[in-house]
Amino acid sequence: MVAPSFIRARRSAMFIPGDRQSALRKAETLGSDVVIFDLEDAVAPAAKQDAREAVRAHFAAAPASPVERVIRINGLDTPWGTEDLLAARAAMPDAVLIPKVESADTLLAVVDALEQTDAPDMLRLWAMIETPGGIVNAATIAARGREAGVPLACLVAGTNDLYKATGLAGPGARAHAHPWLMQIVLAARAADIAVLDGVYNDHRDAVGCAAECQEGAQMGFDGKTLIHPGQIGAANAAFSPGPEAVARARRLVAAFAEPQNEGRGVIAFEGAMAERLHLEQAEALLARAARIADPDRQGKEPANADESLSHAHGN
Ligand SMILES: CC(C)(COP(=O)(O)OP(=O)(O)OC[C@H]1O[C@@H](n2cnc3c(N)ncnc32)[C@H](O)[C@@H]1OP(=O)(O)O)[C@@H](O)C(=O)NCCC(=O)NCCSC(=O)C[C@H](O)C(=O)O
Ligand SMILES: [Mg+2]
Repeated sequence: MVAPSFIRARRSAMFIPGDRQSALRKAETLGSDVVIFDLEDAVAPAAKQDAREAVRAHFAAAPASPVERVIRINGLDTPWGTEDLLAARAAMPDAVLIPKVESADTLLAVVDALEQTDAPDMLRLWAMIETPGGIVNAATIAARGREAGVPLACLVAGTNDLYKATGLAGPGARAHAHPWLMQIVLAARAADIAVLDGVYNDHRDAVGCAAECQEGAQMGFDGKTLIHPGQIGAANAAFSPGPEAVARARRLVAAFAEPQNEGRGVIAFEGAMAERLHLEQAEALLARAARIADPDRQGKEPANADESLSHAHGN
């Protein structure tokens, strides 16, 4: 499958605490593909109401944005979740991010709650996978989340909560978590939805952040969640096809188009075997590069949710 050129890039998804009222507007201008307005863990209990109101006011004042906008609500099993969901429903972001999703039932509960509102048009949902139960059930969550009525578009790894819940600690924690992260990637790919890596907490460590962005790209994530504007450049670079990869993809497409290769399933290309699946990968990479180079395309989402979620890769 070749990636349609309208699929949004989600290389960088920056969290901003919802109660940082004065910074909300600026956050959308700093170069990340996605801004996630957080009502959950970045907001203290006493500030939940203010954060909800600040995000609501921000969306009312600026109904459109050049970036994809996501609101992370508190879980429906908390004292704030239902109010958050109603506020998000009114704001109409591109998606609502549900924290600590442990089973598809969590998503179905959100859908039920939305259906009880007087304007139940379905919002896209994103799901944080950040608990042991969420990892164990990731494939079912992603698969059932794509069934009719649950418009799940993206899984997001929550490494802080995952480390907390499992006891993983120390400098080697991420290496130990690799199998779990790959389970999230695999679950998303099997369901043909997007998947984002967890945050890098040390926002003053540019080298470490860049290395983790590169690693996330190699692991198959579409992008990385971020906590600070200083991390956006590293994520955008790591999750964009590089110039050498683009040049090679163009040569591969040209090679398959040569008359002597017409109809062939496999060719020798620059000393290695290239099959038609590699051609599709090269075409997907070129489509992604074109999309990133032309930010106007970011806004062109099709009406058909299935099309917009359709996915292909070619880093
Ligand atoms: C980490 C921070 C608390 C650091 O804040 P601060 O010390 O104020 O940063 P700076 O002084 O370097 O800020 C410089 C300017 O940049 C703006 N800024 C900072 N962070 C953001 C941001 N996230 N979005 C937009 N703008 C930002 C400042 O306002 C300064 O601007 P100016 O005054 O105009 O110069 C802080 O960065 C922060 O709060 N980050 C986000 C934290 C957050 O949202 N956490 C929740 C998500 S992480 C998570 O929970 C993932 C998952 O659930 C898991 O379990 O892992
Ligand atoms: Mg979390």
